[in-house]
Amino acid sequence: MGYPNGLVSVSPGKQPLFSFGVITDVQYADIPDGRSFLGVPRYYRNSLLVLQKAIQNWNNRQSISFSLNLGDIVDGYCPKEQSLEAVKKVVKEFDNFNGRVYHMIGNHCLYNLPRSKLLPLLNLPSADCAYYDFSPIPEYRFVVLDAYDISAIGWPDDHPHTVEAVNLLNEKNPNLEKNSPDGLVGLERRFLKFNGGVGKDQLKWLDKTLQDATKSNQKVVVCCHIPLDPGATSKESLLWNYDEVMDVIHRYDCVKVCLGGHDHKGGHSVDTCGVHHRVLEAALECPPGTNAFGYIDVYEDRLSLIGTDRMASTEMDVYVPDFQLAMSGCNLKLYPFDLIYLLVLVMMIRR
Ligand SMILES: Nc1ccn([C@@H]2O[C@H](COP(=O)(O)O)[C@@H](O)[C@H]2O)c(=O)n1
Ligand SMILES: O=P(O)(O)OC[C@H](O)CO
Repeated sequence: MGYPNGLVSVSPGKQPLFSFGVITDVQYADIPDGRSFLGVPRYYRNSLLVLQKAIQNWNNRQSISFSLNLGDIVDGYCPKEQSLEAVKKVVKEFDNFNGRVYHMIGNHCLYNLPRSKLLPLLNLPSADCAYYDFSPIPEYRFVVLDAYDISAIGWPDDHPHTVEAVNLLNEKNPNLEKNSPDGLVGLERRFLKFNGGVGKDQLKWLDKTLQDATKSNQKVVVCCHIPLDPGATSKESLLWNYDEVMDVIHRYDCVKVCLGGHDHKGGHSVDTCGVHHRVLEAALECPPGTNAFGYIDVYEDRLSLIGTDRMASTEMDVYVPDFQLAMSGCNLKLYPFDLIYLLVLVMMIRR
């Protein structure tokens, strides 16, 4: 079977367990085209057409059981008196999908509306909490993280999470303009105001959720607007405490794939524990006539992203040999075969 960008399915004929749609960084605004700070063109009105195309495509397939919006539905340049209507307009567009849409919040959503006004509009499982999990089938669980839990955007100015974020930014980023990475070196370049972090309570919840998933023998997909792996994104687009989140994830071996947005060019990496990180290409940066959306077919042994136009197709295997995990310092589970392998290795070394 051929895919739009030339990839070929490795096991034609095999039915997916389920399929879901993906899109990110729509960043709609009813304003003329513009550019990012670094000069990359942004098409604020066309992005809504990209979303409409995505929904049409998912609906036509009939096999897409739900969709993920990885965040940033409205752009920060949207005139503030239009913010509420713009958010409602994009959510209404998503509602044309014949299935459930799971939304995530992004920095641009929070430039437009405070959390107290934004969250109730997004049909989240709980109207006052932006992290949650769901199971489309008993064998799979999706964990949605709130990347702006600790953030200088969105909470009231005197909220403890704003205070924690401002203190961290002051400690880590000496620039007056806290969105500027000037002078920051290596991974420290992530300490920018347009990024955020996962707070202590959310980390505990993540740990408990992954423990539950492990007990239930579920495979897990973690979704977060801000990417979690330096290999899949630029240093300026990384979650502040990506390392703490990944430490929790690597404690278990149930997480197979992490999905993100935010870094508009997209990216893909496989970390030291075999977890795939796929940062999706932004709808906002599609010149008129092009698209960036996709759907993911979930099979027993892999997740297959079928992208359209600017969203690259990606094969993500979900099998990681236990011995490889042991060698990389990840969660260690020894099976009889691994023990024999280790025994032979020790005997060879002692010779
Ligand atoms: N190298 C950079 C990048 C960004 N900024 C600041 O961040 C703001 C948002 O950037 P966009 O890519 O979304 O346009 C931008 O307006 C700058 O204030 C920066 O200072 N240096
Ligand atoms: O959220 P934006 O549009 O400000 O973009 C953030 C950048 O991707 C970070 O490099």
